[in-house]
Amino acid sequence: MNHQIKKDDNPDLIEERSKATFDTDAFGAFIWGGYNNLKRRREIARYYEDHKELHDTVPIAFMTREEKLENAYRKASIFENHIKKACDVNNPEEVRYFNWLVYHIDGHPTSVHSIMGFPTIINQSDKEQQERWLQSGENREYLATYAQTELGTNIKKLETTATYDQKTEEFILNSPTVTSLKWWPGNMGHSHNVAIVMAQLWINNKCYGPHPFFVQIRDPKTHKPLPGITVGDIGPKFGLNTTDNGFLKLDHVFPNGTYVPPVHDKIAYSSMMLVRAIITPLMGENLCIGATIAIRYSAIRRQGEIKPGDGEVQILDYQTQQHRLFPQLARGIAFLLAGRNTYNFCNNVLKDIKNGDVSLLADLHAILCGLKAISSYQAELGLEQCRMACGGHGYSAASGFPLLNSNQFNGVTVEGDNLVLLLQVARYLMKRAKEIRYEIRYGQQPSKPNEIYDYLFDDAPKKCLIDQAYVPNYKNVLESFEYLSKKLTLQAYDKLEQLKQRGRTSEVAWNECSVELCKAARAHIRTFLARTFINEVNQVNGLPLLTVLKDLLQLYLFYEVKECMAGLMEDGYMLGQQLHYVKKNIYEALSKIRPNAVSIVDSFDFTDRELNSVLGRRDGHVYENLLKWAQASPLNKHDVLPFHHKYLGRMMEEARQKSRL
Ligand SMILES: CC/C=C\C/C=C\C/C=C\C/C=C\C=C\C(=O)SCCNC(=O)CCNC(=O)[C@H](O)C(C)(C)COP(=O)(O)OP(=O)(O)OC[C@H]1O[C@@H](n2cnc3c(N)ncnc32)[C@H](O)[C@@H]1OP(=O)(O)O
Ligand SMILES: Cc1cc2nc3c(=O)[nH]c(=O)nc-3n(C[C@H](O)[C@H](O)[C@H](O)COP(=O)(O)OP(=O)(O)OC[C@H]3O[C@@H](n4cnc5c(N)ncnc54)[C@H](O)[C@@H]3O)c2cc1C
Repeated sequence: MNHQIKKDDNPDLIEERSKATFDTDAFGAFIWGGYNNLKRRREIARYYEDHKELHDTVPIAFMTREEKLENAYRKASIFENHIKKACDVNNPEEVRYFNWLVYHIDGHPTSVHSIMGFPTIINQSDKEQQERWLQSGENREYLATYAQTELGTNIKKLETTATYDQKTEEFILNSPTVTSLKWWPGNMGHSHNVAIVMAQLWINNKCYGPHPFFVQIRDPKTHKPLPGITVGDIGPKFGLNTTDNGFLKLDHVFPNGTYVPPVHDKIAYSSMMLVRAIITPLMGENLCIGATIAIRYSAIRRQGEIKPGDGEVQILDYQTQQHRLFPQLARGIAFLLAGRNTYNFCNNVLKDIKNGDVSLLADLHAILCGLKAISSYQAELGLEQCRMACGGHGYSAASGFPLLNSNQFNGVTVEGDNLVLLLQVARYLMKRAKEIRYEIRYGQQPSKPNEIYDYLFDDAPKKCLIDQAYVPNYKNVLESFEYLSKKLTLQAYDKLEQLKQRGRTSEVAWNECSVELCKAARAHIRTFLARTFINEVNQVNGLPLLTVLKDLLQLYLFYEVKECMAGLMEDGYMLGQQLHYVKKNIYEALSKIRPNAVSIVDSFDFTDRELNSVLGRRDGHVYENLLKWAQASPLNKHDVLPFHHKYLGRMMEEARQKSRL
């Protein structure tokens, strides 16, 4: 049953919704982690709808950059009054959802304090520092950005220095070169007044590597930059234009403090892990938003005929449209599920770290790097497919895609460039490969079992078992991913070792293998995503929901097999006939999903505010609202633009006069 049917909606959508074979609320509860979460989302969305002061005054596509910032500043100033009424402030998901409704996708002036600056203070300060900065940070008496990236960046080689002065017992922070300027930190340009500055710590002429420093950059009262600080906005960007990403030059600035060594030398990196953990489910959500817009629009848009004379069909009936859109839906769900799992894993590990236990840090780091890289890349490609699926209207800001996709672009870069992060996964895999080769040669056990990479140690001979069974066997597909991942991992490892034996240094050999290392990393993450999706679906009770989820899982798994078929076929593991079964499974899944497609996207329960799209409106009344949207454009305030006669009008008039001569 689809709970979103309303009698005044677009008739095509009513028809689609009436065909649902499952309960959309049950699907929504699966996606958002239970019925209670779904109910809370609705209550929070209702709160947002009822409080007009939290809304944008005009669509942000019609605002200048200054107007965007002022609009977001205005909302930030009243946000605290509302959040306590709308949410359980101790529930991060509720807080995140309310933030998302209020500020939407283009950033806002308190974001980096919330996701990076303040969490760094929570997780990386000692008791004395916490007493001083925790409550005030929570109250937003100050706002802290996270200033790590420099014009030239590689964390180990950061150029900003923090030199301990024994006499005054102070640290002196300095930007010694032009490339040491901090560049990019969010909200640093104008909004925040404190920066967590990552700088190389020097004590007694010895460098202790990058460490975070709490630096007041603007006067708490006047908000003017403090002496020695040069700070500003880096200018307009592809997206996130409501965020003032900034530059910062420090000229012998003296924050006070003491040096307490961390329990692990990478603890200083933990703030990045937290954001990487947030990014994966966010990528899932973005992709599901794009798919919702494109699928709803494809259900109301009629173009062309399939059976001549039968009238124009809904474009969603074209197999090509389904093949373009439904995999995005399936991938979006896979990222949401894997993202939720690893977010919980991340919080548990961060708690362990606080108690001095860093045993799972490397495992967590690798999986977060890989998921962030794969989800942001595939979401970017997928959203572009969704945009293209909407034809010309997809190119209009009214579709929501220009804002959604241009903000998505940052996903592949922020919190570490994707390729750099994939190489971190590969580094982890190479350690496992070394254990495998070592174990086989010397009969030793691997360091510690772990369900994320246990399959790498499974030595049983492998045969591809993908067949044409009517009910697809997901385990067989998962085994194919495991086979490929292990093969690519060992191939990369063996090549690395051969190059080293031929005299290459480790670093040069690494570079010469890096394309193959990234392939191994991708294969490992594909395996993780597939396993998580299968495990989650296996826990579902209730046949109608289970059936539709299995249709999506079938599409997900076989689509991913098709994506990596070259690797599976090159050594004869998968045969041509099996590839035929893979494609058959994909086409079957597309046609099983088709009648439920609108109800599946309805189940996400995205509000029109979240979709921010005339094409994706829940009621399907697209065309009349496209006209209203266009008429609201600032250009249409005047029948004749105020500067018309000064330029074009004069030009035409002069041309007319000339031709009369
Ligand atoms: C629509 C919106 C879409 C998406 C975005 C959503 C939200 C965000 C919106 C806006 C953005 C907001 C904020 C953005 C903030 C930032 O970008 S902050 C800056 C982030 N910068 C980076 O991420 C830099 C990436 N680089 C690195 O992390 C490191 O340089 C490195 C690549 C990991 C390498 O580390 P290092 O330089 O130290 O090199 P090595 O000495 O070789 O160390 C490697 C060993 O260290 C271990 N390691 C590395 N990191 C960690 C970690 N975090 N935890 C634990 N261990 C770690 C690694 O495993 C190696 O271990 P070893 O093999 O045992 O030696
Ligand atoms: C919207 C946005 C918000 C941001 N917010 C913040 C913030 O709040 N705080 C902050 O500190 N930073 C922030 N950043 C900076 C961001 O973290 C960096 O841009 C990111 O980590 C990539 O670093 P880079 O720009 O120096 O790219 P580079 O490291 O110069 O990478 C450029 C290219 O070189 C390749 N490359 C680099 N190193 C290697 C390697 N070792 N092996 C193989 N290839 C390599 C990369 O794959 C990439 O293709 C933000 C960036 C953006 C776009």
